Amino acid sequence: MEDTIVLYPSPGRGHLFSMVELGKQILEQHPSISITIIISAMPTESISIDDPYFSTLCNTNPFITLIHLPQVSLPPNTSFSPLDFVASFFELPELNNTNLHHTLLNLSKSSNIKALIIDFFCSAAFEFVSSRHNIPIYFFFTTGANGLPMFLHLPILDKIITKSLKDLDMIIDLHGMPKIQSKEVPPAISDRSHRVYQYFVDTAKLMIKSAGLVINTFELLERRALQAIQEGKCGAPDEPVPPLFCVGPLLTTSESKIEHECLTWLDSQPTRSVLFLCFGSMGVFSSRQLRETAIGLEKSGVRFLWVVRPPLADSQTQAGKSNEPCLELLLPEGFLERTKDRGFLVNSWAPQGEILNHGSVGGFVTHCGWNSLLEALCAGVPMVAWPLYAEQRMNRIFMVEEMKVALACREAEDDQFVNAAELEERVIELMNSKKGEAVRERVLKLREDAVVAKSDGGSSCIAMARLVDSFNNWKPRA
Ligand SMILES: O=c1ccn([C@@H]2O[C@H](COP(=O)(O)OP(=O)(O)O[C@H]3O[C@H](CO)[C@@H](O)[C@H](O)[C@H]3O)[C@@H](O)[C@H]2O)c(=O)[nH]1
Repeated sequence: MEDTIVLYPSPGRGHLFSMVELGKQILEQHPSISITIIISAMPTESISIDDPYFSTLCNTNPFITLIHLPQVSLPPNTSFSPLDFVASFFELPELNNTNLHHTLLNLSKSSNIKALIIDFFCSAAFEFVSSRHNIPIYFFFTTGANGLPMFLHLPILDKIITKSLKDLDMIIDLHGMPKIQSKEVPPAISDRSHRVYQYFVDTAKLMIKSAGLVINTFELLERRALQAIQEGKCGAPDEPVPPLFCVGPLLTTSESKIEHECLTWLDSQPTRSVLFLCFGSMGVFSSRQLRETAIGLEKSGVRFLWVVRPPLADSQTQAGKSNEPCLELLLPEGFLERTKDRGFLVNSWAPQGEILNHGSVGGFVTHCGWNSLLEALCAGVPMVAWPLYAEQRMNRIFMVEEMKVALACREAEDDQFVNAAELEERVIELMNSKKGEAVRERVLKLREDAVVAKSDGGSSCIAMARLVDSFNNWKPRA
């Protein structure tokens, strides 16, 4: 029977892509095994099952097999808040546990399952699978290690603080992390009254029991946090953290053969002159924020390539007609005409990896998603950090204060609105100042470190070999 490693990613693009990349790299290290990826669908998924991404993946990687779990549905909910949305990422895997169990049973008839690697959103699978299958289960942490001390500390914080972090004006000072104000903590762990909070606390407890934590990072990028965790300074003192495997950066490689028109436009722009703006797989602005962003960009005078998504209300009214946002209506009057010689707008989705690696791109305004950060670093592009949701405000602190690879864009306290003057100032600072140049130099240094980490004998390469060895050396329970 052939050996296989089973990956169980969360279906959002920001989680799925890096786990698929993990699978590809395990195969490189260990070509005699196969990779099985369990794909589940979200009701509001960001990537559909028939997306060409999946067929291309299988066509170009014959040792990767995809198994699609049946669609499961959550009970209809009258209100669906952003926190309910995050909670659904934990709840759907829970509903899929029986399907997952049967899938693993079937698979084990033809393959020897060496390990299961689950996204932290799929933590419901941990106890269900470990009580029924004798295989090691690893957690895949899709974001940086810098946030891990906070995550590991969560069960302790849960015991000693009875109020929600969002209602406390306190500084969180943990080993391995810069000091963080409670308001910078991800919303999903700030509100104890919402069920999603408990999912995170429970997941943190389960991660400790796992065979290891696979992290999409490299040692030199987040040395302080990794050292503190490895020295046992994070989490409960009597519960050692399992082995860490920092195998990153795991970057999504484009399989597309068609050149996007924005790349042709970039070909005609001067070296490092263009600012790229893109806000991840889910970032959507209000109409007001879209207009304000346009004003800031216009005033800054820089060249720009901007991925624009229609605000939610607009995309709903357009459903069934066209996916094209009506830019003339959304943006300030005359903006498109006035900036046509130095600006290019892309509707909803652009080939980010290729754009960042284009020589004409000199800066990146990012929502601080972890994959975007790694992609920019590896392309040597300095950033303006404009977080929107999830752990992104915490990432901004790491990017600006620890790594020094970004300038912070400041938003209004109450509604997170970023005004045009702030954007204009940060953009000019990034593209045309000594401060921006210092950030670029730091990014270039980390890019070199990333290359070294991934090359033969580098820290990520060694971590990948350790991970593969650990699959082979795992001892089943008696
Ligand atoms: O127009 C686009 C938009 C995005 N991407 C790609 O999509 C991915 C986006 O990933 P990421 O930057 O991590 O953002 P999110 O999609 O928002 O990712 C979620 O998952 C990340 C990893 O856990 C978290 O850091 C984020 O906060 C969370 O929102 C990257 O590979 C981008 O290159 C494109 O190719 N084109």
